[in-house]
Amino acid sequence: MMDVSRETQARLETFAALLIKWNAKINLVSARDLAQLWPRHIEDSLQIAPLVPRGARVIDLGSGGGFPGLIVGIASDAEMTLIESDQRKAAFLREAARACGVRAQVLAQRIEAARPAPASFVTARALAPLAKLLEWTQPLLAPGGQALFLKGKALPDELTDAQANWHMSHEILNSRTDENGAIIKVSDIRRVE
Ligand SMILES: C[S@@+](CC[C@H](N)C(=O)[O-])C[C@H]1O[C@@H](n2cnc3c(N)ncnc32)[C@H](O)[C@@H]1O
Repeated sequence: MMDVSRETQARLETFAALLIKWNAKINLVSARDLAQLWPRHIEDSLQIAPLVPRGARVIDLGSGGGFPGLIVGIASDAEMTLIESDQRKAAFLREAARACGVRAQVLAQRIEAARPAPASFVTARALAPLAKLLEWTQPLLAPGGQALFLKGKALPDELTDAQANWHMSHEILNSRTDENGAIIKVSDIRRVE
């Protein structure tokens, strides 16, 4: 488990308890994954927190049950915009943000239609191939901003595909929670002319 303060740990436990309660009614994580909630979802998402300066503005795309968006909101005290088109999941995100003291605006909209003010960071996990993430992210990143995506073993192929249409600077970090996983940091995203 990553080192977190006692206060952060308590807020993460509040989040986990609420997610387990809501998961009985709406499918936030699969029943099989629920037993793995801490390693598979919470600790996986926590890896993003040290990459985001405290108090930064972050847009999380397709937040689902709050991964990584709410976890980053808790651990980095970031000001979050969570975009999630499923109305019931969006209701959970609002309730969990309130219960965990996260400053969050939840947009219950499709990413394509949402128009939040651009932010210094955009995050996403388990949402779409890299090329699609870049298309969604580019208009939402403030100048000099950075995207942080949690990715699986298809990342090398996704990167090759994306580079056909996008210029970018990138750095890949190994995941500490998933031996096939990686975090890709992307900046200077420009469409190939
Ligand atoms: C596979 S889930 C992953 C959720 C979470 N990021 C995680 O890692 O557990 C993808 C989520 O993105 C949402 N989603 C998919 N396409 C979207 C879109 N175009 N706009 C907004 N939300 C979208 C879905 O409703 C779903 O909750």
